[in-house]
Amino acid sequence: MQHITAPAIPADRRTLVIMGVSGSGKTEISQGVAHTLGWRHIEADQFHPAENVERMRAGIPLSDDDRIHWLDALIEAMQASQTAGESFVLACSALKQRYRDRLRAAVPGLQFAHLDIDYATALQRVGGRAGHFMPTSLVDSQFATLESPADEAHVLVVDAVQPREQVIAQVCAWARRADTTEQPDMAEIDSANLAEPHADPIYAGRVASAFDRLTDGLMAVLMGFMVVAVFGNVVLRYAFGTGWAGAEELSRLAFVWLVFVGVASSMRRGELMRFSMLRDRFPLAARRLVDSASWLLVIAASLLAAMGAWSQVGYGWGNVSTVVGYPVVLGMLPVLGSMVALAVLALVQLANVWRRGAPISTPLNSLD
Ligand SMILES: Nc1ncnc2c1ncn2[C@@H]1O[C@H](COP(=O)(O)OP(=O)(O)OP(=O)(O)O)[C@@H](O)[C@H]1O
Ligand SMILES: O=C(O)[C@H](O)[C@@H](O)[C@H](O)[C@H](O)CO
Repeated sequence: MQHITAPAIPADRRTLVIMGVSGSGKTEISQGVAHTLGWRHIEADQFHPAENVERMRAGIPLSDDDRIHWLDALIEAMQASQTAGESFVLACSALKQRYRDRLRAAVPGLQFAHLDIDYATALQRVGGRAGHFMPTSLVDSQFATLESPADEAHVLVVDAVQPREQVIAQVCAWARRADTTEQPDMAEIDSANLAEPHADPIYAGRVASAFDRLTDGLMAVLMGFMVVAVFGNVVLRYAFGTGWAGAEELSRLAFVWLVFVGVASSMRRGELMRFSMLRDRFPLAARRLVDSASWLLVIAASLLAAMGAWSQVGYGWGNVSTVVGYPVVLGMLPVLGSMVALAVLALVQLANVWRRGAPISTPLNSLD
């Protein structure tokens, strides 16, 4: 696939509000977008005065008066972020046009991505969420208050019933669009990107593609072998009263390879699990320090595991497995290889942490 470097997003288009009714996914989607674009995340719910939260908890919809101070507090937060030279994504209901206009007046060029959702889905999502102050009884009023922003300037309307990763990819593609009037052609968004929830690939380009092809191919072969070996052995045993003694030993070996090749592959794609709830609330400089410390720890842990694997290689050298007789060292090599790959990838990511502060045009944002 052709390697295209995404152009830098112009400075006047690096402010975005993710809006919509309760349950449309503002919090989650905005976090994913902020993470992907490397922008600050601001959560409007954290700016509601206690009385507003108590009202909503009690099932009383907010009035315009209730929302005015909240909107002004959001304006302050957005302007503070801009003064600090940050780009930001704000998760905010912004249900009425006049609320949006108030925000726009304070932050010229402010963009809005409306997470469009139907009533039944919103109700189901709000009802299915534990420990949140927003009761399902308020979903009606959210829809009654909502004024669609579809005809306003710098607005994207996105179908928020789609899977999260798709919604995030569409919002990011729109944020990165070349022309402010242009709506992205959703069909053109790389399906490989859509398959990666909150994915933030560690590096991209030709080496990455070769690495992906190698690891994907290896995993497919290993998986195929395991299926044939295990399933074939079961059939042989139960249908013909015979079996292949080596099947269990070899499929166990294939499993070890599969796990460690999979870890390296997921790490490259940025798909490994991470907890960023606290980290996302820090200012940019603190986030960089936390990220750097995390990646240094990952490097240290990977090298430690690689050293362990290396001593196992020494131990297994010259030994063979009991049934098939393959060199035992074959079981240690994927661990060693995978841990070295993890350490290298973490080192690249450590460098990325400091490169990401630059305009969003680094190779990390390229579309493969
Ligand atoms: N695209 C999606 N597909 C499935 N579930 C989703 C999707 N987006 C969000 N959710 C889930 O729906 C619930 C509501 O999401 P979230 O809290 O992000 O919405 P919200 O718009 O911020 O709501 P509120 O305004 O009430 O805080 C959560 O449980 C979340 O995991
Ligand atoms: O404008 C509003 O009515 C509020 O902002 C609500 O949308 C809630 O804050 C949110 O839904 C709860 O998380």
